[in-house]
Amino acid sequence: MERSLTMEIVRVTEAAALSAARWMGKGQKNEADGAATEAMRKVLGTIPMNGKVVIGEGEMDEAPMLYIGEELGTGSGPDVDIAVDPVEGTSIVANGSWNALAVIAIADRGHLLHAPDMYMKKIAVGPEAVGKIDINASVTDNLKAVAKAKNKDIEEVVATILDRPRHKEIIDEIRQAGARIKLIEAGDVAAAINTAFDSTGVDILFGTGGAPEGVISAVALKCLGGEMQGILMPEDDEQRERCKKMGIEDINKVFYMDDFCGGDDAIFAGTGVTDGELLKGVQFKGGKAKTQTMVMRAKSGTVRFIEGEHRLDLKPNLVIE
Ligand SMILES: O=P(O)(O)OC[C@H]1O[C@](O)(COP(=O)(O)O)[C@@H](O)[C@@H]1O
Repeated sequence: MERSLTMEIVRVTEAAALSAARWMGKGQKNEADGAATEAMRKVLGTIPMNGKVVIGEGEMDEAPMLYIGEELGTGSGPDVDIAVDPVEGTSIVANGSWNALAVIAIADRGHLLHAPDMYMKKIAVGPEAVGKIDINASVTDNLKAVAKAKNKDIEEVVATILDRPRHKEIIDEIRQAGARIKLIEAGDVAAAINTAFDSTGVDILFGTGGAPEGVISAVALKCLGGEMQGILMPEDDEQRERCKKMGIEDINKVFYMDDFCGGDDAIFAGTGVTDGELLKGVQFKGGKAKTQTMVMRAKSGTVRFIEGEHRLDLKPNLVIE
């Protein structure tokens, strides 16, 4: 992939975040998602690539924009797979709470897992604990392994997990083991990324969330030198059938980093919609807006934090060609 794509895609998540942030706290998650989707698609159309959406807003018959299989880009440039989530954490935006992001992940064509829209059990850590976790081991064993890898006492380890009744057992076991917990309302992509930064105070992600979000998280962690593992959690016969059609015979198959994203290259960008541990959300003032974006590339391992200041009168449609 061209190196220049790294900077190009910042415009994509910035536009989505700027659009979604208008809806912060308004209790209308679909409107936030719709505005971000439209903006993201518009800007994607200006990027020099032959992009194909593999993770997007849904199947063609249910999503008019950014549907799976949609081809995007100017048509001149590399053939790439695109995974997008214009608003990762729509309910977060609706509530005006923490860690909603606009995110995109890009890899060479054929290199991203076409994850079905169903739940996935996940475990994720930052670089220091790579190779030490095992999704099939107990929560306690994983906490011990992370503590050892990070030279911490288990009481100093912080696990993050979606606050859901389905996670009661995991939460009980984390507490039993003596580790601490950061429960999150939504947004496990931000939570997975946070495990790679000491400043966030989070060491490991546990729990079940969306499989598409799992792929996007894995690309981010690939760029950061972290690790994620996942197991699909189909909930009914129809979902089990979808797994079979994807060629997944063993429903307990563990997806490792190379399964989520093959090859040595991938790019990830995420712009804060609402405030989070790593990125501030969009701030509007006097016809201007400020954004914070993280953009990174697996091949070079470069991680950049980019502040944008946007003159909204000069880009009413959020697209500068
Ligand atoms: O809310 P559920 O059903 O537990 O699903 C969790 C998944 O939803 C998310 O919180 C995203 O929510 P949105 O669909 O509202 O953007 C993901 O981060 C997470 O993987």
